[in-house]
Amino acid sequence: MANNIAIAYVDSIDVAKAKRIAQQWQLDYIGDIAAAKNHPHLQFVLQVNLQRLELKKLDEPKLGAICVDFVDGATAHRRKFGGGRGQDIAKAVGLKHGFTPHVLDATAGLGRDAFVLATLGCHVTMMERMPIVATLLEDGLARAQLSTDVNDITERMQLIHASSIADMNLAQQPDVIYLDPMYPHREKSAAVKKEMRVFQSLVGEDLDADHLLAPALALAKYRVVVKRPSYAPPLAGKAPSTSINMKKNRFDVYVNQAIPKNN
Ligand SMILES: C[S@@+](CC[C@H](N)C(=O)[O-])C[C@H]1O[C@@H](n2cnc3c(N)ncnc32)[C@H](O)[C@@H]1O
Repeated sequence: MANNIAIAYVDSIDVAKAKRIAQQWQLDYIGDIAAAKNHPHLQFVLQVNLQRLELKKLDEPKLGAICVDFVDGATAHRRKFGGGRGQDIAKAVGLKHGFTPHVLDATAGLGRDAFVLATLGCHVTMMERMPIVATLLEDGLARAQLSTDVNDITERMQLIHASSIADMNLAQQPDVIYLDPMYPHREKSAAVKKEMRVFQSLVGEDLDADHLLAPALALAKYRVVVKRPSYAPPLAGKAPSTSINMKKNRFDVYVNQAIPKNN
């Protein structure tokens, strides 16, 4: 087994589900979670139980597990108290009364930003290239579909497992493309939330991120929005049309054409 990630079940009742997911996503399967100790090269294990999928970093168990939870997680809190159409991400994608864009989130990650946009009424196509992250997202979406609190929101979210550098045009032409690639983090590790530390060590740094901008500009009808840490240069060194600055991050907005006023 060459990969540093594998799938394991928690209880014997979860075996069939674990095997099915391993096959679907072509991930290594090690059986019982206790078997992880027999595979010293493994860094991460995706635990399957009947309720959910959780990703653990084996050498840092205290960091806890990553799970996509649109019903009760941090995203749910932001849905209730996040500031609606006045929040910066809404302004960045051009959400105005009467215009609710179809957004392609071409670097979907754990789907948090996508969920915020869907909460505001946008249809969001999410593209994610890492199988393990796409697996977590699909699991989060499937559980959300069972919740009457959020299923009207997640119905507007669709997942495509692909690299958006190579295959961005698998998605129908969106009004807006949203990019949030991983960027090297300067913050001391203690300041970064435990869950994010697991995610960062899983995904790495998206070193090819500059190659996202040209296909995005070629495909987006109205605009491309790039989320960057405040200290980072613009993506691909290309100056944006405008930026929205926040405390630690900013949104760089590249305008292809103005959103019609009466849209
Ligand atoms: C910083 S995370 C995005 C977080 C996301 N905005 C959220 O709210 O959860 C970046 C994600 O983009 C994915 N990614 C980077 N480049 C990609 C590409 N070319 N195609 C598809 N996914 C990509 C990475 O695998 C990672 O999961």
